[in-house]
Amino acid sequence: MASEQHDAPQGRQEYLLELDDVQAGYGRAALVLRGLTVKVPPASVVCLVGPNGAGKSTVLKVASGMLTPRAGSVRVLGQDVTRNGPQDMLAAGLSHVLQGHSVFREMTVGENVMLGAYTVRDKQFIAERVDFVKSLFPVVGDRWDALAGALSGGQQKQVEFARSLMVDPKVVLLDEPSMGLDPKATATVFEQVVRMRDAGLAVLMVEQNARRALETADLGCVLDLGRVHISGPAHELLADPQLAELYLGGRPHNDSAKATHV
Ligand SMILES: Nc1ncnc2c1ncn2[C@@H]1O[C@H](COP(=O)(O)OP(=O)(O)OP(=O)(O)O)[C@@H](O)[C@H]1O
Repeated sequence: MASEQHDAPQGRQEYLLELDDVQAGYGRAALVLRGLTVKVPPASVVCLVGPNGAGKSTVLKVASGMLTPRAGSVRVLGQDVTRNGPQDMLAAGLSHVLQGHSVFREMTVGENVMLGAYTVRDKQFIAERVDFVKSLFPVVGDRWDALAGALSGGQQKQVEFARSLMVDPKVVLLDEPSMGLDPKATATVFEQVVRMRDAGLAVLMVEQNARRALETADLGCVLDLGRVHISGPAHELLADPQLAELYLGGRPHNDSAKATHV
């Protein structure tokens, strides 16, 4: 069971992000999420896949405080944050890398990254975070003084990742990180997602590129009609013939494993 303490040792928490039986929608319209439960352990990548309109981005909006659920709960590092707004989520330990490209092209890479620390006053802390993101994303250190607009799309996405890590979050939400990128840049971006995971972060990722994302993720959740339809280890989802047929655009090469249909 997760601890109630935000600052409890990370190792004691089974999940860093928990959405439990969440119901959510927009205005007076019908519910989009209809009792959705997703849990993200430390040092893991959980990927949400599913058809258009299933509610994947809505899950991230609820998790990041952009949309308040009508029922259910959201916990970050064991702390109930169900009613938090986006700024409070950052303080609770969660950051959100939005869909699309958000670097300021006329600013340097370093200036873009430092925007992620604009609320922080502790210079020592900032210096340590700069060292950390430079070690995690070498291109950020190598091109620190270059204009961000001179970087490729995949490199710019890494600048966005670095900026999101400046406040030392424990949970990172990634909304379509490969959007608009060619296959080579996509591969690089997914490699960096794995590096974030290996640094201990809990990553919840939404991707259209479902097969490629599941190859990167530890766990996968297939959403349909606002609920988790199927969940399990990502490699099992990839090998599930029924899932491949329905959601991944074709049968897998190896169909020996079976995911859990819930
Ligand atoms: N701001 C909004 N206002 C009203 N309805 C919305 C809003 N955003 C999303 N929706 C609706 O909520 C439903 C789920 O949308 P969502 O973007 O979460 O799905 P998705 O699984 O991420 O889809 P896609 O793969 O197409 O991005 C859709 O019917 C969509 O039209």
